[in-house]
Amino acid sequence: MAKRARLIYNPTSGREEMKRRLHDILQRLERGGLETSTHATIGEGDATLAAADAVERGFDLIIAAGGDGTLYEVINGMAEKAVRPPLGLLPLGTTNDFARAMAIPRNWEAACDLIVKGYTRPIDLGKVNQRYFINIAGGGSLTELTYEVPSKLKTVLGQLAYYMKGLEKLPRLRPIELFIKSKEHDLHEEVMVFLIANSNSVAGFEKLAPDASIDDGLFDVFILKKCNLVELIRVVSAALRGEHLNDPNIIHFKTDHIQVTSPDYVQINLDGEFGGTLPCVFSVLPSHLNIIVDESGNSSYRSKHGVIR
Ligand SMILES: Nc1ncnc2c1ncn2[C@@H]1O[C@H](COP(=O)(O)OP(=O)(O)OP(=O)(O)O)[C@@H](O)[C@H]1O
Repeated sequence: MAKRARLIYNPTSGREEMKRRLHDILQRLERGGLETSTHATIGEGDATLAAADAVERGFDLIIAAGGDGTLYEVINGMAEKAVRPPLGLLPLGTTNDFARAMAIPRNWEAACDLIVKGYTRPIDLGKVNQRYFINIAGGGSLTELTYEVPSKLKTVLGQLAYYMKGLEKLPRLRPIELFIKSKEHDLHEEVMVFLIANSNSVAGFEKLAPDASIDDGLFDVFILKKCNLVELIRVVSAALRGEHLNDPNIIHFKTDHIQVTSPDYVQINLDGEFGGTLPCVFSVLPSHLNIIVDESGNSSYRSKHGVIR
């Protein structure tokens, strides 16, 4: 019997590829034995409602088509359900950090074929207060730019829009005062930015958390201590090369539970979206979701099995 899939797509994602491709995508999935119905999101939060609805209606799998923002909303609709169907990804957004971390192809035909094959892998999710994230959580002025870049600009400029906004903001970055508590550490620091990574691929910083694994039951926590502009630029460029872990301005550790509070007003960024404000408790939900991946193609599998990337 054909499987029933629910395709939840953001028609405004990336360069609006879904609008042109929908017919071809449905045909390819259908040929592969997936009877697919669709939900086009109409605005913020809609993908969360659509995903929760798809779980309740008993679809065999859910497909999230769009960028990291759409994926974030979809997992938030699924995470609290008792039974969660596998999740396939069509990475058609401006930023697809998570799909890249899982080696899911950006090419729509290859991504559809992978979904049809249906090889799944359990992954951890991050829980923060009553929300969930799949890739990364963070706070500090640097992270705020991800939701300051207007959607129209992103459609035209893609990833470049973030870098432009980042440069514009650099001279205005201010440290925040944080209290960080975990089993491993009890810290009181002035910090520029803190990041809690679930996967190893973050906004162009593919070497940020080189040994972070999506199914190790742990977060990789990075704290960039208060520093001046020159040091900040040095650390950021070291992070781009994966050479930041021994930097004296960086605190790095692994944990499955961390509490962060601050006397300041600090916004939290979850997978690139606004995720509320501090105080927050972050915890790992181990192997909480099954993601459809290439049998031999995800990065962790490759590194574990010694295949050259
Ligand atoms: N019909 C719509 N019109 C405008 N915005 C929408 C619509 N549907 C969903 N959205 C919002 O668009 C945001 C960005 O979506 P998505 O991540 O898929 O695209 P993107 O191009 O990669 O952008 P980003 O880089 O911000 O993630 C989501 O947070 C979602 O709330």
